[in-house]
Amino acid sequence: MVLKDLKVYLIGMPGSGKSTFGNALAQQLAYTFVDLDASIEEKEQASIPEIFAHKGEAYFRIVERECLLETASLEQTVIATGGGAPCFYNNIQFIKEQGVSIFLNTSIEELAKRVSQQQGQRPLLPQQEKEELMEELQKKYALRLPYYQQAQFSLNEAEQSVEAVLKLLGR
Ligand SMILES: Nc1ncnc2c1ncn2[C@@H]1O[C@H](COP(=O)(O)OP(=O)(O)OP(=O)(O)O)[C@@H](O)[C@H]1O
Ligand SMILES: O=C(O)C1=C[C@@H](O)[C@@H](O)[C@H](O)C1
Ligand SMILES: [Mg+2]
Repeated sequence: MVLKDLKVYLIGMPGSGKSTFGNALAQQLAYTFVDLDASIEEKEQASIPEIFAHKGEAYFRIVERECLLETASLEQTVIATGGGAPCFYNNIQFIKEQGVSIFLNTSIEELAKRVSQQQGQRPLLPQQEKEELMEELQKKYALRLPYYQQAQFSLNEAEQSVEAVLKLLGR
């Protein structure tokens, strides 16, 4: 595998660990780390909840798509995408063409635990009881799985180690 221009795209549900794992992986590879949600916030000079509240989801998805397309010019970068990013337009196709795609397939139970500790930061997952949150996550997961599953690699929680990914990348 030619590593010079390599990009690694991490996809998965909110709370699956894309930002945390992405940072650790980038550090090991001596790559740059880019968080697509942060790129959107910078471009719009507004937080994600503010963009959803003032401009709506359709607008957010357009900006998300623009920020994703801008990653084409990057090299040696690990990119954490937003939870919904691969599921709109033909974003998953673009991701697969541009680099190595990895689906962090974290369990719903673990997602619920993590997301409930970060209430208020996710406009599509409003504050709710654990049971309701699990149901909501389960529904979203079912709808999104056909997109996430198109990733080149899929890692469950036990497989989500930097060492395992370095092996997949032939390092
Ligand atoms: N392997 C892990 N074990 C335990 N907790 C973790 C792990 N990875 C991430 N977390 C915690 O779970 C929460 C969500 O992680 P993170 O922000 O990396 O997920 P994300 O996929 O980037 O979410 P988002 O879609 O909101 O950007 C954070 O509080 C983080 O500290
Ligand atoms: O799951 C989603 O659709 C989202 C996840 C976040 O990463 C943000 O991109 C935004 O809150 C939307
Ligand atoms: Mg993140």
